[in-house]
Amino acid sequence: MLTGAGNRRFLERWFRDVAPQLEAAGSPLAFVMIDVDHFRRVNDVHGHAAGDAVLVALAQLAMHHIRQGDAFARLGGEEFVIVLPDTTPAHAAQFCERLRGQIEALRIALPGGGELSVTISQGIAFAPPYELSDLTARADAAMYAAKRGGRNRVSADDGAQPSGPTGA
Ligand SMILES: Nc1nc2c(ncn2[C@@H]2O[C@H](COP(=O)(O)OP(=O)(O)OP(=O)(O)O)[C@@H](O)[C@H]2O)c(=O)[nH]1
Repeated sequence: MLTGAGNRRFLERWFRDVAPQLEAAGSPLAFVMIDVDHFRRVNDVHGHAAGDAVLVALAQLAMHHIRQGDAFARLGGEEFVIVLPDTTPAHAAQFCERLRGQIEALRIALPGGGELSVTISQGIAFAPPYELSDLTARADAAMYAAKRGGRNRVSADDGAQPSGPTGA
């Protein structure tokens, strides 16, 4: 396991075992899709080991910032998910914006020496409904809107304005 994040099966189990109690309690949940910007370029320019170092650094930072009860998973490639139970859209936007800034500010040490910075694009979807495939599709669409909007930004599927370094 490269990054220490859970895998897709972990996320499926979480939605099967943990989510129903939250749903029954009427709790709002935010589902955040995270994708490293221009990751192919990192691999092409600096090598695959450097790409791996970026994924590990991103995962470490994310795991450090989530609360107990949140779920963190790597869906494959450079795509991660953070599930934030009991979280309103406003708080989710704050969380993602903070993560965005922290990743942008991170200097990642490369295995061959030197350091590198990356940015991430994030898409947020909200539950209810507590349905993993639906949340994944909506968060993915929001994440691609963040990519189209210029990357290094946060986009939500609730129609809120995307946020980014320029506040655009
Ligand atoms: N180092 C490393 N690279 C990986 C891993 N898994 C997937 N990749 C690479 O991740 C890259 C994904 O690139 P794309 O999704 O095409 O796009 P991108 O370059 O990230 O650009 P945007 O998403 O459009 O900002 C590919 O080059 C994959 O080879 C991994 O575990 N380690």
